[in-house]
Amino acid sequence: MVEETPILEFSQVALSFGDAEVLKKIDLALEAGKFYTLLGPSGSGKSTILKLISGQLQADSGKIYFEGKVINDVPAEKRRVNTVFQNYSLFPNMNVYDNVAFGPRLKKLPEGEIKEKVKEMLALVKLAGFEKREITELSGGQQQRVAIARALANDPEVLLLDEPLSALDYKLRKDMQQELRNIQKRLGITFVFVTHDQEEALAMSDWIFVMNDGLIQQNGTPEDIYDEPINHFVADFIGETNIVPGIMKEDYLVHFVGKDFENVDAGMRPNEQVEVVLRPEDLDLTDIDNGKLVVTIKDQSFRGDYYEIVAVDDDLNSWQVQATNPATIGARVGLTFDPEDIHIMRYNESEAAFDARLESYDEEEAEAALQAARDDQDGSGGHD
Ligand SMILES: Nc1ncnc2c1ncn2[C@@H]1O[C@H](COP(=O)(O)OP(=O)(O)OP(=O)(O)O)[C@@H](O)[C@H]1O
Repeated sequence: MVEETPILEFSQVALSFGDAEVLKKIDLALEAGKFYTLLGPSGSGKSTILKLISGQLQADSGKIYFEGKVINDVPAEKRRVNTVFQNYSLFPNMNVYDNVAFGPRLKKLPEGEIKEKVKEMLALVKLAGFEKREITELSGGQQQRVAIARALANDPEVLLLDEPLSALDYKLRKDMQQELRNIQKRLGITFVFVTHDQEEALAMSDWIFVMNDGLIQQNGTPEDIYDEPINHFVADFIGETNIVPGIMKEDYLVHFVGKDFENVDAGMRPNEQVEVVLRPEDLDLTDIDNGKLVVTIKDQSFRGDYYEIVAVDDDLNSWQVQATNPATIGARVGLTFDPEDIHIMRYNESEAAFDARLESYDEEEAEAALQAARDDQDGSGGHD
């Protein structure tokens, strides 16, 4: 993706706290002017990456480059990077003007220039005219806007945002997502945004790094990550999903839940063990005769614009389906999907407990392996 010198680059960057390896030889490259998101569960190492970029933490090994130059030893205050935190970190004893003017004053810019800068930044975050307000007189959302204005008043080349919207209510959060995106586009600087909310990451980013356990599991556009998750963790973390074990018998033919299905994937070894991902919104309920699988409706809940339905097939795999119409609990119906909605992931041995890869296809052996995999994955990834 990166063609010019990246604005930021990590090469084999590792960091441990005591025995805990928090980052395990991370490589990443960020292109200037894009909106990047680090997405992952709590403790996956996202904030640690931001702190390494800002200079709050030092790497144990590996190199960090800014515009092609190693910055491992450059002190935090010399880096053209600012951070916006979840808890705003504003100075409560100063008014809005003084908070935003703080950075420019440290740089000893002329007061006239500072005034212009503060005005421009407050307009950018839609707080024009709020200069004299005390921080304690602002709502949480307004405080977060001041925090963004204060960070941007330092003219950073990279703005780091550590879960900046987590404390806001749902509606405000949605609005701020759009506004942050607009601010980033308007200024054209690089944003590195941290969140554990996959919906937020998908909605805001040009490029997402999905993290787990100190490693980048996958990186790509929101569409890449959603449509082609690379492993079980990513598929499960990015939205509701159904994951069942399968065998890629040959190009464009996959076997799961005891049947063969045409699909659009090629390039695996014959009879390679895989995991099959089917998104709830890609599944439809139909008559038994028209279904690719027969399922029994177990549960349903209304979600505003769709019904979330849980159905179980005769092998007791549980299927989540998003449907526009309600279903009848206990009814036996058909489940259908298109070949292009079947997503195939290479089987990752570290993520489930069985190790027998099937080199040649044997119906009985394959079914036994699939059953073992179902038993192993019991309770995770869309299974009952
Ligand atoms: N100063 C520290 N000393 C010891 N362990 C730390 C320190 N800072 C972070 N950790 C540990 O490093 C791991 C990664 O932390 P980090 O804050 O980067 O995760 P995160 O993905 O940002 O999670 P969260 O969303 O909860 O902030 C965690 O297990 C955390 O407990």
